[in-house]
Amino acid sequence: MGTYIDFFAILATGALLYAINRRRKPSLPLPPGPKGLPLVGNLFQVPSKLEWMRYHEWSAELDTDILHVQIDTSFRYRLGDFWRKHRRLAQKSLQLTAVKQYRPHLAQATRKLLKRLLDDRNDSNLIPHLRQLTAETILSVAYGIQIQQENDPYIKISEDANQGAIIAAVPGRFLVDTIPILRYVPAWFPGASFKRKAREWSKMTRLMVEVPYADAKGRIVATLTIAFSEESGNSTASILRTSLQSIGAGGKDAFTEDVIRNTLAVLYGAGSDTTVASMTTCVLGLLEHPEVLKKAQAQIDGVVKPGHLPDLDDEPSLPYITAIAKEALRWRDVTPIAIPHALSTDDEYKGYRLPAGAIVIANAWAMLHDENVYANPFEFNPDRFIDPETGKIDYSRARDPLHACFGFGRRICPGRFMAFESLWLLIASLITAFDIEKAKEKVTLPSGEEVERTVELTHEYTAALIV
Ligand code: HEM
Repeated sequence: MGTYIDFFAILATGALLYAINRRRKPSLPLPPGPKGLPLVGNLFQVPSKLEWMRYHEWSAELDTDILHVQIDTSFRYRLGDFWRKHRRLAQKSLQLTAVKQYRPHLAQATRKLLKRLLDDRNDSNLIPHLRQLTAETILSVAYGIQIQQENDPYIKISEDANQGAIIAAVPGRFLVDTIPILRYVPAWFPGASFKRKAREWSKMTRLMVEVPYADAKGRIVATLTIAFSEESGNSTASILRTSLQSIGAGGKDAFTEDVIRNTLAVLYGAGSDTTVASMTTCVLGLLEHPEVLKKAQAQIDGVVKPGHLPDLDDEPSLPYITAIAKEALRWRDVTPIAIPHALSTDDEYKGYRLPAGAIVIANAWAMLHDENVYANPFEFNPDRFIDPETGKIDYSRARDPLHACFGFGRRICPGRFMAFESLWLLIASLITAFDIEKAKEKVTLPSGEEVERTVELTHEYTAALIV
């Protein structure tokens, strides 16, 4: 049986959940929370889906911005020095100034996407194209690898490993999650499929960590060349190249190859689904709001020369595109409760005790849908960020969603600058080259007459792109 852990949530502005350890500071009370049952606490009151909404309701009922929820869990994970180095490498390699050197990679991948869409105009399923775009961007930034437009082996390796990780990460998926002693049964034992699967997934993860790294390193070392390949005309700058150069130069900030290899492998898993989700959300918003699309296209027409595509240097002149990207990140935020963190020392908030070891969850969803900050928060409305007088971005009207959509504190998403630039460039390019409309389908009426009608949106929505 796991330890009983008390969780807290800050909800009016966010949410915090954390676990109590034994060293209590008796002087201060714990934050308020919903009444639970003996032994199981609030375990059965927290839904397994959309739990951030429940936290938000409790917060409103108890009129508090910090909430304490008691849940039984045995899950704990400590971030040691080894992992800290990975985080430092990711943050350093993807900071704003570093990301600027990868803009040619983003532009190249986005232009290839436009070409694929043009070649394949009857295919209304945008999502596989967006997956290809983000895979291409991340693999080229991480390793300098130029991937194939179809059936790329590096994407396959990364996707296989990712799928295994996603399945394994769902708590309670396997019986061993509930009965830990099962981990000692042999792999051939009936019911021990988790062991065979774990072996398979661990092999896939090893491939993902080792194969792109070894291939790209081999190429970098073989060419011993500068950061620009004349042959392809594309920048070959990559995080791997910079990191290896730093080892070669014997810099005191150099990371070991182990750390470099693991960090690069993590970027795909952390950055691909999240970026695709924000892009699809944005297309959904534009499908539902043709007036926003028209306004954005008008701004682009006034700034970008005919026959050209916008690039990231145009961002200051295209505030409405920025507003659309920010609204997409806010409207259907990809990570509503980000990743739980654990407190390493005792803390205090508004006179409440937050004990060391507590698990803290910030309710980003509540922050990004707070109607005191964002009027009509469930509406897709990029204009909320625009000053109507100047047409410029004005975050005093509605707070920049970046304060909550990429996590918090030292472990804030290191890929946030690249994610934002990828999203911005995708939207600007897509709406320069295409109109985006709901797909049409032919249906036969009971009278036998054949008519064309708009496909209404479901969660499996489709889009049609019109040149
Ligand atoms: C719209 C796209 C993205 C969203 C919404 C997003 C969101 C997040 C969030 C909420 C976290 C957890 C932060 C925390 O613990 O407080 C995170 C962590 C992380 N993200 Fe992102 N992310 C996105 C794109 C990316 C991209 C493109 C990359 C890299 C290429 C990336 C790499 C990472 C890594 C490595 C971590 C783990 C950081 C750590 O634990 O120290 N993310 N992301």
